[in-house]
Amino acid sequence: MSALLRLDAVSKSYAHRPAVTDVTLEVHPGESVALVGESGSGKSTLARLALGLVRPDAGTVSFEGRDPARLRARADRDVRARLQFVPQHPRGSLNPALRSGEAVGFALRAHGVPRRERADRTAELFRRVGLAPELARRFPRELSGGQLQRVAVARALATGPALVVCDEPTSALDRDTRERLLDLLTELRERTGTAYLFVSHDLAAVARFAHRTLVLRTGRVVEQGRTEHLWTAPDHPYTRALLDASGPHVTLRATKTLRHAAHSAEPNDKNEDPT
Ligand SMILES: Nc1ncnc2c1ncn2[C@@H]1O[C@H](COP(=O)(O)OP(=O)(O)OP(=O)(O)O)[C@@H](O)[C@H]1O
Repeated sequence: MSALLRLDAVSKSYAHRPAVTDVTLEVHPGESVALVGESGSGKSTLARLALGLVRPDAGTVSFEGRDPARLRARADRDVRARLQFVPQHPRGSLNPALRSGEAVGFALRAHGVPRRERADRTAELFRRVGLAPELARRFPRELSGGQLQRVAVARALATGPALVVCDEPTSALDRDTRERLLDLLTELRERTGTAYLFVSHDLAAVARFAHRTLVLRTGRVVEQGRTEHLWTAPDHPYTRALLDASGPHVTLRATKTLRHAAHSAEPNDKNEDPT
């Protein structure tokens, strides 16, 4: 199966300080790949490179065989719709003048959903991310961080994406909401083949959600492999230190989750509309 997303030997510096150095990664249809590492290890920079929001100084990035930084606003609208982003700070990415339901409606319109269907589809997306329908009438400033994060997820899922780049998608959520969101993303992956590049400090969420994990340290990959292997038998001392820093509950829970996951579906290459 060919890769949906491929970063090949990418490097990126800011003001001559390397943020990412010589990283190669692939995400295949239906696959979840996590990026973990301490703050400043280059996870968000890789996410932004994958989306074409920043350009690499060296190496190449391709999504469905195209350079995402070169996609044109109109002509490549369909490709853009298949590559979606759930940012770390959604408040900054949502238009403050649009009600949250309108933000999702705009994404549906861009996806060619007729006007008469948009309200129902928006309500359905709100329901699926666990937001009360009346919140669709609120402006971003009237929503909490967790609610905004779920609006950002609803908007990303509206276009039936092939790949969603999620930067800390669960960071502002309480435990129950986080579990529900991960269930939704998993269900979508299994039903439609949506793939994820998943940046997270939350190693329990990574253990539950990611097929493969790359461990980053100061912009370089120190270890990568199947999450199950990394979590139960890490080779690199840095990976062990990250796991230890997350506390024994993460490893215990991860091991249980992974045992369960080992019996569930592997990535597939179906690609239906999620809504
Ligand atoms: N726009 C920028 N300008 C200058 N330096 C930057 C910029 N973005 C990131 N950096 C630097 O690049 C390095 C990697 O940052 P990055 O945000 O990719 O790490 P991260 O692992 O996502 O961190 P966090 O977990 O805190 O979000 C850091 O040293 C950071 O200070």
